[in-house]
Amino acid sequence: MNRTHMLKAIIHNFSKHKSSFLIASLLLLLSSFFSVLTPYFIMKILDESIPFGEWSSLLGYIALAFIATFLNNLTKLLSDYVFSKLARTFVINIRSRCIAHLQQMNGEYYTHINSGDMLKTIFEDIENIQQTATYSFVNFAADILISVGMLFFLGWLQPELLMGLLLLQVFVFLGQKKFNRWVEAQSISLRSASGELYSLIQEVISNLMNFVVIGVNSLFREKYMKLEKTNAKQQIKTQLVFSLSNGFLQLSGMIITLFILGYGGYKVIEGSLTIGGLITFNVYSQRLIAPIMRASQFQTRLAGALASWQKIRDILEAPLNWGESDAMLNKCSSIRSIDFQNVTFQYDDKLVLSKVSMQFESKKIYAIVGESGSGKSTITYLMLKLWPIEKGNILVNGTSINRISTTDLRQQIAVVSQNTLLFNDTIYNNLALGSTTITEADVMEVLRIVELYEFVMQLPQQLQTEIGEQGIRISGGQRQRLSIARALLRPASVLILDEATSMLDPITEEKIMFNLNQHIQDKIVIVIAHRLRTVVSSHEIYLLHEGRLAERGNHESLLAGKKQYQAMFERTV
Ligand SMILES: Nc1ncnc2c1ncn2[C@@H]1O[C@H](COP(=O)(O)OP(=O)(O)OP(=O)(O)O)[C@@H](O)[C@H]1O
Repeated sequence: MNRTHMLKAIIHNFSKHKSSFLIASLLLLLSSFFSVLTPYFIMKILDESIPFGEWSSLLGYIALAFIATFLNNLTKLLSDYVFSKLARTFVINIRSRCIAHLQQMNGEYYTHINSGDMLKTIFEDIENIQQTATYSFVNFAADILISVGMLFFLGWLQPELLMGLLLLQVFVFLGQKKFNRWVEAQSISLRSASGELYSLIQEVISNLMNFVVIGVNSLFREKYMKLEKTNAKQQIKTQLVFSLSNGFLQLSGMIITLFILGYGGYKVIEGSLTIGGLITFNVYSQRLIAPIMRASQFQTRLAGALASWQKIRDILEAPLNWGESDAMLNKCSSIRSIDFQNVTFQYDDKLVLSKVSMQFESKKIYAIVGESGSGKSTITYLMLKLWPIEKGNILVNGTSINRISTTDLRQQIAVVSQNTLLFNDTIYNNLALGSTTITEADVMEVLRIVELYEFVMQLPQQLQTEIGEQGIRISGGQRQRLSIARALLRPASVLILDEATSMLDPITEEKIMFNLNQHIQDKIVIVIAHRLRTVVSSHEIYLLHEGRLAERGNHESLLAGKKQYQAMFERTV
């Protein structure tokens, strides 16, 4: 079932490049055909030219052998070229489909993925399938064709010798099959062990300095050594199984050659086979062994490819958000309003929001405040369709969020979260993220809004300054400001700042909030903050308490209410 599914998907992928695929396959078949001609000409030289002193036929067969070898190489070269182009197209296509699918998933999925394993799938498994899809399938077909042709030829040369050879081959094939199953089981265990190790190392490498600063190196070492040992055990086992399998192949190859020389020699002495015939029989039988061995190894390859395919399917077929593809949902090119109507939500069995109603409209700044764990960030996640709501509804431009394309929604909402995400690149590239429409003037403008303009201008390389991995070469506050600047450059209609200014001094924070006020244009701006000084200028403030909306209003009215907000304000300012 899985095999059929994989074949269908591969055929579907190549259907757009049918002609290239056919040309490459044809070239490979031709190359295999030319490769088997040479021994035939050698037999002719040994049996017909040399014994009878035929100079002209000797030269003729040498010329033919040369032409066959030349054409064999030429057609192989051309087929390799077309196949490698097809292979790259295949990899890019599947890889980008995986990435696009991953971007539409939900929070449950993101919080449970094993990123190391996933990276392995996106890089190694896709390459593995590609190898099987391009070379192995066609080589397999060519091998079968060539083997059949050679069998006829060998039967014509010496039928009894051929019968003996085939009998031996059957034993080899059955033995190899057993090894294949062993190799397959071993590869799956190795994959899982190396996936876990990869994941851990990836986590450490991307947070090297943090590991040192926080001092969790020894903890990591213990975990690392344990995984490394399991992985090493699996690697050694796999290597052993591979070596045993190869040893078996070599041994059986040698037994077959000795059989041909022994029984074929007897036939030569008896006079029913020529010396040229025996040499050619031996050469062809080697060539016959190779395709049969490859055909049996093809099973192993196919098994490996199937394991890889299952991993890719796990990504491509992971149920989409709300189980619906974006193509079936409404497009959304800008968000003008978001309306939470009695929204109740829980993670697993932990109730986080209870009957929360909030409204957000464009051209206004809103604030969500409340103690830690009261559900503020969760509001953002629900807007991004990361989790489905239990009860109530969220309307976006008057339409239920469930009916709106997840991709469009996520494009329209720019979130600057507590965890900054910066890349090991220049300031400019971190802001523009490859966009060709963003100009240097745009970048300068947002740098002014986030109060980073002077800082960047006094750097020797200004916008071209490299900031290191995750922005390690700049301060925490500067990282936050760069993240805000990047969000401002995005053509999104909602900007959410979730504790995005928490590392700034109160004066810079106040300046940035003032600048933002001047530049909100048509956006909905939502500020989530603990320091209430950050939110005093908001048009509307929502105060969450234990998952319920406890208070709402602007700063002045909430202060005048003399309830929780006023107490919080006095505590934090
Ligand atoms: N993925 C998750 N799975 C299970 N529980 C979660 C998950 N994310 C958050 N929670 C829980 O939901 C509650 C609300 O979390 P949320 O992040 O929305 O709070 P918050 O008000 O933004 O907190 P803070 O101010 O500390 O950032 C917390 O008790 C938290 O432990």
